[in-house]
Amino acid sequence: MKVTREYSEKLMGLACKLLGVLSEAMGLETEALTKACVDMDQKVVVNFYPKCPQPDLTLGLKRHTDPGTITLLLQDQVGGLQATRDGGNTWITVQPVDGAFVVNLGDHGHYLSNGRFKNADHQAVVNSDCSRLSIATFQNPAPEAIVYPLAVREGEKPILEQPMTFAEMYRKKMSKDLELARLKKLAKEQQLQDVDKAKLESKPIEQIFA
Ligand SMILES: O=C(O)CCC(=O)C(=O)O
Ligand SMILES: [Fe+2]
Repeated sequence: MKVTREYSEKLMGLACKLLGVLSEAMGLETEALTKACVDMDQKVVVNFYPKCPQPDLTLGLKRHTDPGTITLLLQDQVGGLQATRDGGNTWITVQPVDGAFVVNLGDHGHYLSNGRFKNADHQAVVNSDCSRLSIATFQNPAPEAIVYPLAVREGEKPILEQPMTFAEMYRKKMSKDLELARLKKLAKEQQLQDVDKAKLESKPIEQIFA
């Protein structure tokens, strides 16, 4: 309990420093991102990925972007975190570095920068030899914080049509994910039906009614 409290306090401090650096990198005042979060919320999640005899058939965590401002990820030496590059075309493995955090930009950070800073598109794979552990610390804005680009440069268009609260942004993301999962399931079922149909069609009629 004490360790968790100390860890989360230390990471809150680190996140605030990083948000300052990130604000400056975005050409904004140092406090810009922390102010945009209104009240910084934090979730510490421990991910455990048991070893898997057939790692090619599954994923530890499916492809996603984190919804919040930034995520600080501590991974052990096993490795399994992958992120895309080339606009989502190639997967690269984020090699573990002992004692280092991976810092991912989330959707909130992406929107505040008007899309100039990309939200990390990532997934976690499993492996057949070792189990793996990672600790993700999500730094999120307050639910009522307004999500909208903090600056829109000349010649750019705002990435969002209108401002919304983080709670609304989160809800939209979740319902989009659910809809995608539903469509995927439907497509799979359709594919299976098509395979069954093709099998049936390739059989002689007397076998079908045998
Ligand atoms: O375990 C990892 O490397 C990734 C974890 C992650 O992406 C998450 O918890 O959102
Ligand atoms: Fe993630």
